[in-house]
Order: sequence, then C-alpha cells, then structure tokens
Amino acid sequence: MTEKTSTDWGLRGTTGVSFAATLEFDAVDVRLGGRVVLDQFSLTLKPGEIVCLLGESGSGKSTALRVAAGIQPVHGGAVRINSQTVSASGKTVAADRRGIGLMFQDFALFPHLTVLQNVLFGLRGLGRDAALGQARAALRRVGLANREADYPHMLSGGQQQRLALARSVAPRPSVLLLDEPFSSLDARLRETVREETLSVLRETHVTSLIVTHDPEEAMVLGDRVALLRHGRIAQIGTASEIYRRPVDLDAARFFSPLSEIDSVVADGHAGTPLGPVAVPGLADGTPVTVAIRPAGGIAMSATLPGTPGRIIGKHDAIGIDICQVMVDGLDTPLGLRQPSDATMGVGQDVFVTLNPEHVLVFARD
Ligand SMILES: Nc1ncnc2c1ncn2[C@@H]1O[C@H](COP(=O)(O)OP(=O)(O)OP(=O)(O)O)[C@@H](O)[C@H]1O
Repeated sequence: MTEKTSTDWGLRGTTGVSFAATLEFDAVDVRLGGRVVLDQFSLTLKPGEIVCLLGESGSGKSTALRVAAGIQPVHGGAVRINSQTVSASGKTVAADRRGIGLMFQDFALFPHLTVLQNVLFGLRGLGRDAALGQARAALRRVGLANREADYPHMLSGGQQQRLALARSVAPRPSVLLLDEPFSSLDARLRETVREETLSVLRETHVTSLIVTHDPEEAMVLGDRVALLRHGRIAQIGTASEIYRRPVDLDAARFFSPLSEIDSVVADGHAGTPLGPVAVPGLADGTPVTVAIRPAGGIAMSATLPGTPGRIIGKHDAIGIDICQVMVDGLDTPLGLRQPSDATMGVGQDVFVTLNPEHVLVFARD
C-alpha cells in the first residue's frame, strides 16, 4: 500500500485540546531482576511540554515510561500528576485512572476491531454521540475518516501509526506517553509522520513524554531532551544546548561520531596536529580529549592553508561525502562530512583546517 505526503492528513489545528498536566518523577527508584534500573530518577514536565527521553539501549527509558503509565511499580520516590501522587513505594494508581494516553512502538491496535471501534474503545466513558463525534474528529485529523470501517491489517504501517495516534489523543488525555512511536516506519515516511504527529501534539497541548534512541528524532520533537544513562539523567536541556555543550565525552558521542585526539593543556591551549584549540578554564597540564565533529569541525581543500593529509576513504551519501582523511601526526583517520565534490577522490592529497567553533574539549580523568 502506498503512502502519500502530508496532504493525506486532516486540517491542522482541528485536534481537540487537552487540559495538560504537570508530570513529575521525584527521585524514583526501580529495581528489576536484582538490578537498579531507575536510580533516583527525577524529571518534571511542565503542562504542554514535550520532553524526549534519549539513551542507550538498557538505560531505563521504557521503564520510566512504564512507571509514568502505572504499569511498573516503583520501589522508592514518587510520581505525581498535577501534584497528585500516582506512584510511590507500595502505591500504584492504575493506568486507566491516571488520565494518560499511551502510544507504543507496535501501536497495540485491536486487530478484531474496526478503525472506528479502535478509537471508540478509549472513549467508553462518554455518551455514544459524544464518543462518536470525538472519534471521528480524531480520525479526520489524521486523514483516516474514509477508513473507519476497515480493520487495522488493511492499513499501511504509516496509517496504523496514525490510527494509534488518533486513538491516544481522542480521549484528550492530560499526559501522553509515546514509546519509540516511529521506529517501525521506514525512513522516508518517518519524517512526514513525525512532523504531523508533532503538530497534533502541539494542537492538543498535551504534556508528552517520548522515548527514543534516535538523537535526531529527540532534537526535532522535544522542547527539552533528557539524556538517560544507567537510570539517571546525565543531562537535560534544549536540543541545541545538549548538542553544543554536551556534559561529557559520552554525551557528545551520542549525538554524532567524533574524531578524538588526546592532548595536554599548555598555555591555555590543547595542541593538535591540526593546530591549537583554546581551552579557557582548564589548568596547564590537564590531560584532555579534543573531539571533532565530522560535519563542521574540520574542512579539507586541495590548496593551502591547512595541515597536509590524504583522503583514504570516501562514500557518497546522497549529496554528502563521508570521508576518512589521514593527517600527519595522527594514528587514526579523521572523519569528515561535506557537500559532495566529485573532484575529491581517494588517494588525493589535501589540506585540513580546524573550525574551533565545532570542536569540543573534555578533561580526561
Ligand atoms: N522485567 C524485567 N526483569 C529484569 N530486568 C529488566 C526487566 N525489564 C527491564 N529490565 C532491564 O532493565 C534495564 C532497562 O530496561 P529498559 O527497557 O527500561 O531500557 P531502555 O532504555 O528502554 O532500552 P531499549 O532502548 O533497548 O528499549 C535493561 O537492562 C533491562 O534488561
């Protein structure tokens, strides 16, 4: 089944508005199978805010979502929705009494119910007419108004995602929890669906916690991004704050591959074969790692100025050249991305320059 562009979706601005809530994790501890999975996990989402939880596999992202949903009990700390405690040690308010919506990776649609019945399922508390009105408005918004009598298996992957979205926002929850909502969609479709989903979340003004392991997705969707590591937040901020000022080398590595050069601070600079990098605030003698992003951190040219090097690998990635460049004085090649240039080939001698704006320096232990 083919999927078309965003024109498939209904009119923007037509999703019903939720009464967004504050969602607060306060020093939440969860232990599973003898392991600490959430460790004094604290995070507060303001009403209407979209926060993305980003982290390696096993860092505890899904567990945090299950805790918010009331599916996973906590062993310490508390979860509050609008200041009401919904989880604490020995207390778990059931999922259906929390005013939350859920949207999972596999969409969890009911296969034996029609598209319309899937959406109506979450609206059982309303009268028949009100429920039908709300369900049909949600289906219209996601462009499925003409599919209400079909069954989920008759929809494409992208359409199933839309149905899952319609079902989760139709009851106008005050908090929406989304676990890897786009991971089963192919890359081409993901961008449109992501953009439309974001627009629906904004329209409903629902407080949203989105789990993803994709940094780009987190940066596009989140008002704030929380980087989770071993069940704790390693860093939280806007996408641009975390990208520009990652808290440590691991956080920086999460957002892009890096070329890393070990150095020692002397005269306020970290020396590298590509030239010195200013490191204000670090004492002379401090061992550091200079981390260079492949896009923007370095540039190469066939002519001076720059440090001499040679292209030893090159892939063309639809308009972008991904190159490995060996430079005198370094044991490992530098990774470099720049707009494709057919005149630059493997084996070519080049000159490499550093752009300190896109270079990060971290003190080593
Ligand atoms: N029921 C369980 N019993 C024992 N260990 C569990 C259980 N559920 C999760 N874990 C462990 O808790 C850790 C965190 O799991 P969680 O699913 O929250 O991670 P995640 O960050 O969402 O990972 P992924 O991106 O792979 O989904 C993992 O090491 C996992 O193996």
